[in-house]
Amino acid sequence: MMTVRDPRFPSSSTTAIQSDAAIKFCDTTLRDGEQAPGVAFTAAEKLAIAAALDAIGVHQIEAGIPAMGVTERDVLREILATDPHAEIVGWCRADHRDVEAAASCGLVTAHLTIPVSDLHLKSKLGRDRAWARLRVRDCVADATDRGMRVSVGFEDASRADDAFVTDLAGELRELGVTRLRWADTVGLLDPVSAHDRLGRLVRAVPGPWEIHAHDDFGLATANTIAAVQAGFTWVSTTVLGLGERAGNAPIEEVAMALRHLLKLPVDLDTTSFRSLARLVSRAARRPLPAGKAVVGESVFAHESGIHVHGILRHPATYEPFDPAEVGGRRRLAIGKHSGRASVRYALEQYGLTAEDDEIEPLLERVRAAATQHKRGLHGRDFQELLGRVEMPTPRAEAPRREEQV
Ligand SMILES: CC(=O)SCCNC(=O)CCNC(=O)[C@H](O)C(C)(C)COP(=O)(O)OP(=O)(O)OC[C@H]1O[C@@H](n2cnc3c(N)ncnc32)[C@H](O)[C@@H]1OP(=O)(O)O
Ligand SMILES: O=C(O)CCC(=O)C(=O)O
Repeated sequence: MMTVRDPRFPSSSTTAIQSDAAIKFCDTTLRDGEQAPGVAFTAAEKLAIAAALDAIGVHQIEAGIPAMGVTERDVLREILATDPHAEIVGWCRADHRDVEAAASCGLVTAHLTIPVSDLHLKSKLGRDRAWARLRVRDCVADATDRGMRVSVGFEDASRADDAFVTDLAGELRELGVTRLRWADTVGLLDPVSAHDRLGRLVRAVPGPWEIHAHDDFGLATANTIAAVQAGFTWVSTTVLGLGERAGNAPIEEVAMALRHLLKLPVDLDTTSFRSLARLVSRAARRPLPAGKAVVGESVFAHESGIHVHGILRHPATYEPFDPAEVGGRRRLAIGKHSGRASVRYALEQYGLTAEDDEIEPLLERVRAAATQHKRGLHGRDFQELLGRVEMPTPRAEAPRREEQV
């Protein structure tokens, strides 16, 4: 593996845009993220993740569930004591005990959730829409009377009656609710209907609206982007998409898609995305897949001959943005799919040049070795192959260091 740097991509420091119009992030790695089965952060891990999210400039951190008990409340207090720039939020049911628990940790912001689909209201809670309306209004009043800022989440909104959600949203806005969260709780939304339905909602009840998308059909990022296109100004995300079942919309995917696909300002320090991903992956005891979009180890690695040939001429041919923008680096791999340009480039790293007819036999050996090892070649593998073929004469200049795959 070798690193290629190219000045044709702007550095991330010049692309971070500060703007009032930037989409706001409410990161829920410490709440929905930790709800992923088997994930249990220690207090130290929660503090470290909160600090890292704060450092990248996340606007709100949904840091836990006060109703879970003393330990959770203690951690929430500790996070608040670090005096973060981000607003720290406690997730609550529409239940006075939850509001009390949130207030008792010194939280000034509470997020209250009310299920809005008939399925959830009837089958889960044995209740109806009228109950939901009264209950959430009552709890909002409780929290605001305590001087708290309140946002409300509509659980299972994607399976709810849009007319009911619209009416309830209008009422809650009049009660002073700061933001409304529309939750696709079981990930049933698709981007086209999301754009249609959520656009109508925003036109009926002005925001701020937040989208909370789940990834059961692999559409959480797409649906989040569609919601923003429809006029939502807040996104609910988690690092690596960690969360219930298939997870949530990953912060790293949403941020980069907003910036590069929608050309919207994103005022997060995206250069820390890779280190943030590693931190959460370790704390969650979940390996970070090599091909994970934006932050995976191999997402800026190129092996295929045609791609390396292109990248060497202009990195944008096969990269959507500069890897440095997310704390990554470009790497060229030598492997089964390498072509002459790759091998020629690799040889150059050792101060060697070669004609095509000299490269062909080497390429054959590269393919055989990669197939045998079932991986790309490390620097030492390549050097070993060089030793076994009749190699061209070294050039005068000193060899450059090669990085390993
Ligand atoms: C879609 C989501 O992600 S929602 C968030 C889900 N997150 C979690 O559940 C993680 C943390 N949860 C917990 O620690 C516990 O479930 C607690 C502390 C919240 C509640 O624990 P328990 O009192 O033992 O209740 P249990 O978990 O068995 O059942 C949930 C209770 O919440 C009630 N409930 C569920 N959602 C809501 C809501 N939005 N508003 C009001 N009450 C609700 C249910 O009716 C049930 O109450 P009941 O036992 O009086 O019928
Ligand atoms: O805050 C909310 O209402 C969303 C709760 C949630 O995590 C979900 O519905 O998936």
